[in-house]
Amino acid sequence: MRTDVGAIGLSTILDDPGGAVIALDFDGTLAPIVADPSAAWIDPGAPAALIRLAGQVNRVAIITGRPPSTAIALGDTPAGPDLIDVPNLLILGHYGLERWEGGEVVAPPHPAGLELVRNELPALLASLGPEADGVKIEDKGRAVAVHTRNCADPDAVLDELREPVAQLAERAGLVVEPGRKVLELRGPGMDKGRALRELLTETSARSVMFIGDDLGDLAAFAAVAEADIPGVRVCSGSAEVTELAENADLVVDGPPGVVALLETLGKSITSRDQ
Ligand SMILES: O=P(O)(O)OC[C@H]1O[C@H](O[C@H]2O[C@H](CO)[C@@H](O)[C@H](O)[C@H]2O)[C@H](O)[C@@H](O)[C@@H]1O
Repeated sequence: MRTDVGAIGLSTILDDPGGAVIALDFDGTLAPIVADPSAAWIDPGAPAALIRLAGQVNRVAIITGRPPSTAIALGDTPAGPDLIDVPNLLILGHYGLERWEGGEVVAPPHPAGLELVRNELPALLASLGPEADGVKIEDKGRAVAVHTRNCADPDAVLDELREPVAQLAERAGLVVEPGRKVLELRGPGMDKGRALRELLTETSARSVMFIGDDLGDLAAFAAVAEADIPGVRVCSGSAEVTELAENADLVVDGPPGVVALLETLGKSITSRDQ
């Protein structure tokens, strides 16, 4: 553990697991980053580790930019158990706008401005010329993501897109969520920080651990730091995003490191019970 506050957070979780909320991002945290967003399957060891923790802590939650249904679909593993098998699982999808619990989804209407984005985005991308070859539009229903990972120079194309995408988002009444080789146009008024704060209040949490890897997770890190309960900010480390590691109490080595941490946490809680 890199920080004293993180050490206090972890010991509080171990001493009083029934008061702990364990919240996690999906892509880059529970699932490895891959070229095709529709093939970002969960680490096969993650569901079993989460199942154990779900029986020990107050609440296990996934807070993700994905629609909850996509997280559930990508949460299938070759030999099971799967993400959907985690008891009492809560998924706050679309950065907290869609709440999934036991298969039921509660969400506001889709933002009207998305139609403008769907109409204008193809021409905007075409205007970039051949350097934009490989750009992929991911339509998530209530948000649209523009991915550059498969371009010859993903960072250059992302930089080229920032201003026109920001202008399009503004005209559509949307906000831009930047991430790993992606710019997402989505509805305003929610982020992972607000989603996590509301979850901590709802659960009367006495401690919290949040694990993430991308820029959108910084808001949740801030929520942990500002909460009046002990907390641990864990970064699923990568060479692509350094901002999160700079603000983390603990850095682990990508999704396999996250799964190892979850397993160790579950075993430690069990051994204290005996
Ligand atoms: O909040 P998250 O669960 O981290 O979701 C954020 C975005 O993740 C996905 O994109 C990222 O993962 C892809 C698959 O590994 C990768 O190809 C892409 O480059 C990454 O940005 C997802 O496709 C987005 O919709 C999410 O918003």
